[in-house]
Amino acid sequence: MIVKIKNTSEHGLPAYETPLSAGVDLRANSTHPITLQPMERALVKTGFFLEIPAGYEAQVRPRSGLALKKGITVLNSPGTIDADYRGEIGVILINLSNESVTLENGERIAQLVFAKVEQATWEVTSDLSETERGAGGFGSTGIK
Ligand SMILES: O=c1ccn([C@H]2C[C@H](O)[C@@H](COP(=O)(O)OP(=O)(O)OP(=O)(O)O)O2)c(=O)[nH]1
Repeated sequence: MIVKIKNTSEHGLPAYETPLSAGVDLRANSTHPITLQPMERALVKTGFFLEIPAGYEAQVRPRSGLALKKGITVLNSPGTIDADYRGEIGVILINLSNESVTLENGERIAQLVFAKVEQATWEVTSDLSETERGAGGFGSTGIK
C-alpha cells in the first residue's frame, strides 16, 4: 500500500523494524525533552503528515516495551487517524507509573498500524436476529 507522507521532523521516515512487523514506530519530534509526572498526559508531535488511501485508517498504539519498562502508554489507544485527516500526527501519552518519566527527542513513543475500515450504512429495524448470546456481555460467560 502506498501512503503519501510529509516529513517535517528532524528524523527519518517511520520504518518497519522487521520484515513482518505490523507497525512502524513513531518518534517524538520535540525541541526539548518531555517530562511526564505520574498520571500526567501530553500531546507529543511527530512531524509527520499523511494521506491515507480511502478505505484505510491508521491506529496509534502503545509500544509494549515503553509500557512495561516506564509505564508510558497511549491514553486514547488505539488512536484513530482518519483517511481524510491532513494535520500532524500526534500521540497522546500518559504516564501511569509512580515516577516521572522523561522522553527524549527522537525516542520511539508509539507505533502506527494501518488497517482496512468499512463505513456502515444503517438499516433501521426494531427486529434484530436472535443468537445464543443474546444480550449477554460484560463477563456473562464467566471469568475462568
Ligand atoms: O491519537 C491520535 C488521534 C487522532 N489524531 C488526529 C487524526 C484524526 O483523524 C483526528 C481526529 O481524531 P478523533 O476523531 O479521534 O478525534 P475527535 O476528538 O473525535 O476530534 P474531531 O472532532 O476532530 O474528529 O485527530 C491524531 O493525530 N492522533
